[in-house]
Amino acid sequence: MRPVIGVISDVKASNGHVVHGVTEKYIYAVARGAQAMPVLIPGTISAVDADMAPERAVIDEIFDLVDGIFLPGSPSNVGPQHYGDAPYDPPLPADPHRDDISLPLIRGALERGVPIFGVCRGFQEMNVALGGTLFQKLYEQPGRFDHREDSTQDIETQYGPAHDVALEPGGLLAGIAGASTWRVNSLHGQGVAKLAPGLAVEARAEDGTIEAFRVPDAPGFNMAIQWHPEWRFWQDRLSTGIFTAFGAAARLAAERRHGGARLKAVG
Ligand SMILES: N[C@@H](CCC(=O)NCCCC(=O)O)C(=O)O
Repeated sequence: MRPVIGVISDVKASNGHVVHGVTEKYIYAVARGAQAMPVLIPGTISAVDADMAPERAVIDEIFDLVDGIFLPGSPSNVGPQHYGDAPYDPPLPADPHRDDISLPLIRGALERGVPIFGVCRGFQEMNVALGGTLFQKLYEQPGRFDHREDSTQDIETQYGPAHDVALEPGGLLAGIAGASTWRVNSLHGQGVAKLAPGLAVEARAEDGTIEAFRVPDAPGFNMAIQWHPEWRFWQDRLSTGIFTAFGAAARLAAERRHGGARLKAVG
């Protein structure tokens, strides 16, 4: 039996309905890259009670079911009220029903030593959940590059290699890559402004933008990455290595959760 990895859903309107879901590339990377069973975790229910925040009990119930948490990217942004800011440009897309679940879930996973991996919006959520802040428009910051994709290009070009990152010497990513720099893709308008206390930078772009971090003092595997390692992960050694490490940590967590009895190697 594979370890179970909870994948946080986006909550968005579609054809008059509210949909909780996630892009397939993330589910595939968890299933094939991490060799885990992906299970979608919905956001809070928007149609019934727009103000419903998850009770502690809901978060605890999720941890009864999963061996890891994956936070995918999304076109939506973390609500600036969560880092003490006002909306700079109100039309920027938000997803308060995802924030309601993801932010307490991040803190819960790190406290409990449950493996956790955040990508793009997930990276930004991890920083905010732990007390950091974001630039709402990174591309307006002096000296920063525009890290957004060119949406007039085809999807392969949008997710193609965009810039180098310097991997922190002695860091987990540098160890997996066996290299000091890596070429990555880039599809984000926001970025880390203040890094939350206790986080260690794992990678940085040439303009100084933080591209990856870890919580070194948290008990379990954790990683947050601003680029998109889920995209064609099997074609990139670092991306493959990250999902493999995440899956291995989830497997150990599953053994703990089941008392070591139920897990067999996945062939
Ligand atoms: N909205 C935030 C986060 C960017 C992000 O997660 N982009 C991915 C979008 C699509 C995908 O899931 O591949 C920002 O703009 O910084």
